[in-house]
Amino acid sequence: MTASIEVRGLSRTFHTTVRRPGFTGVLRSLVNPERVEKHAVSDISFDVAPGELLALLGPNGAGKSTTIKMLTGILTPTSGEARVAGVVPYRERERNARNIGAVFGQRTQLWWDLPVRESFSILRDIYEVPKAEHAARLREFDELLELSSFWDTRVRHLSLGQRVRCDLAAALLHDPPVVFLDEPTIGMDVVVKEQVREFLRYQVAERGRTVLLTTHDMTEVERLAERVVLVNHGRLVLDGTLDEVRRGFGSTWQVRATLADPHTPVGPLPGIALVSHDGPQVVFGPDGPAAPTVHQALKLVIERYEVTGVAVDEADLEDVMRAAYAEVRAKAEAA
Ligand SMILES: Nc1ncnc2c1ncn2[C@@H]1O[C@H](COP(=O)(O)OP(=O)(O)OP(=O)(O)O)[C@@H](O)[C@H]1O
Repeated sequence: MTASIEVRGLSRTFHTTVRRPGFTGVLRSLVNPERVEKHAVSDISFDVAPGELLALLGPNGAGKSTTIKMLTGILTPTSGEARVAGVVPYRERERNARNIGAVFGQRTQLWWDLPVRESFSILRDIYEVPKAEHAARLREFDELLELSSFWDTRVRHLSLGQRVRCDLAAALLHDPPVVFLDEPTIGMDVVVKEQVREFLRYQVAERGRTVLLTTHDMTEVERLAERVVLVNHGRLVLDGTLDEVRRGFGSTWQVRATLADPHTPVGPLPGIALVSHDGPQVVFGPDGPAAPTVHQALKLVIERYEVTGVAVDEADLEDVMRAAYAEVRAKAEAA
């Protein structure tokens, strides 16, 4: 299976000039500018399979938006290569634009002074979408995103949640196989966030779209992504499933069981430590880096012991990512 998005050794360096302080500093900067290099993205490689939703994560300034800008053809890499649906985005911008949809939560791509529906019509003409197809797609988007109550409103008068829902519809009107979403639900209320997530799940599961998403919202990651790529200081530090992220950064879990017979002898299981044992109450936890996931552990415990009750606790992804960011920051500082 060919990947929908292929990224190989992608790097992007920015050159900026430093402003010296004070009046003489400004004059010196004009005469003799001090140039500095910023390695925003350094040697990143990953693939996204067709119909997969991958979350690109990392702290502020990690290089996520720069990566997305290279994949959408807005920026040219300093070195390395990328292909999106078989096209090199920064070499064939127009061809790439037909294959992708992009939403940048902080900015709109709609015409500010036009009613939304007119923006949709302009996009239909640009992408040469047949009228019937366009109408059917708008109906589908309206069912999922409830757009029709405000799509005759000028974009400048929409609320943030309404505007981003319209941006999402606009990005998908030409039926692109690959979608880039840079913090799409930033600033939305919980109800609208959930509606947008539902829409995205539908686009991946039913329409088979490939999605690359950046977000700082870990609930979003848990609800939408199976795999994540974590970047820090422009470098890829982890590419794996959510379970691998949890395990990689020492996420803890506990399986608490009540034994049917309190006299049953209990002990550790493969990758599972016995944390405490008090009468019928037994608590298990992960043992080492090869520990199973909490779900696997639960299965192993109830297969091995006859229990009358069982409960699980797991650190939430927010805590795991905080630990992950702290660890990668400490490693970068030590290097
Ligand atoms: N045009 C530019 N010129 C100079 N430096 C830039 C430019 N664009 C980005 N950078 C720098 O590159 C680094 C990566 O920025 P980027 O916007 O990709 O981060 P990010 O992971 O998307 O961050 P956030 O989560 O805050 O949006 C930052 O240090 C940023 O200041």
